[in-house]
Amino acid sequence: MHKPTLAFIGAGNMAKSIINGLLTQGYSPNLIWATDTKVETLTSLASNLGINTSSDNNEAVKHADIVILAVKPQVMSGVLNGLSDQPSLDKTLFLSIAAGITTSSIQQHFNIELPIIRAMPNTPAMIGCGATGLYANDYVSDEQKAYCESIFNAVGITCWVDDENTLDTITAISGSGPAYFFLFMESLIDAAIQHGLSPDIAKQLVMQTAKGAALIASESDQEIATLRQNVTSPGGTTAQALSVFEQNNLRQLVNKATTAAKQRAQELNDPK
Ligand SMILES: NC(=O)C1=CN([C@@H]2O[C@H](COP(=O)(O)OP(=O)(O)OC[C@H]3O[C@@H](n4cnc5c(N)ncnc54)[C@H](OP(=O)(O)O)[C@@H]3O)[C@@H](O)[C@H]2O)C=CC1
Ligand SMILES: O=C(O)[C@@H]1CCC=N1
Repeated sequence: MHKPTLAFIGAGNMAKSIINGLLTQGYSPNLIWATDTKVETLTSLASNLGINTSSDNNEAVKHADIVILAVKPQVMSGVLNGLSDQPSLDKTLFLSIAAGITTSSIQQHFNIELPIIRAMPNTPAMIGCGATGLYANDYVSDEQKAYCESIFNAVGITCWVDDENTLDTITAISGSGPAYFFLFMESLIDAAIQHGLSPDIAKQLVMQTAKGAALIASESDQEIATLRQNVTSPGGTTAQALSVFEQNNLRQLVNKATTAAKQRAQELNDPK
């Protein structure tokens, strides 16, 4: 495949994260289109990133080999209805990053069988540190799969799943996951401030600690539980803090939160 032209439908947080990641990796801005409802977003993308923009989704789709559906799930149906009359979609690959929306929900807006990939990326794609789950329907060619994988590999790691439902789990783990870690960091900064540290020092220490812990966990051969135990001196301070987390069922709470996110993904595909 020649290097494909990409059209991002919806240029919000996630689309911008991927676009920034791609440009940093050397993807040509000429090969990227983005649409949005907000003129100021489009003006700023065109002037700051040099990509092509339009407020007309059909205009961007006309130029695209790959249409990346990056609008909120709640508006997806309207967006797809607006694209369904577009001629010559037979060569177009649709790639949706919307939480919950299934490939068959997308397909039902069109008269021809379309190759559709569902991806669940996350915002660290912005700095090349993304994690993306991918699922392809039966009409996607190996070449198209390889291409989409390369888009997300350019901004982080990828994994394919065979069962589309697994993407809802991935949504609840790595799609939403950055927000869980941010909440924990916010909580630790708040605690540090309540215990007398200045906001500046609290933030610096918490950021460096989070970064250090993530780096050790991803680079070490040891189990994460072992790394935790290495910090936890018997009879020491960490043991006291961890026992408060365990007594208050942190693990169970995280599992409950994951279930809630997954359920929401399913509801987004099937609004009552
Ligand atoms: N944020 C994240 O971390 C992740 C998000 N996702 C998925 O990515 C998708 C986008 O999420 P996110 O970027 O956070 O959302 P945003 O609201 O930031 O971005 C969506 C953009 O699409 C615009 N839009 C709305 N209607 C249309 C339309 N008809 N045509 C073109 N553009 C339109 C919105 O404009 P307006 O604001 O005016 O409505 C908005 O700028 C969602 O489906 C979400 O599930 C997936 C993984 C992670
Ligand atoms: O909150 C959401 O619905 C989207 C999907 C994963 C992250 N953000």
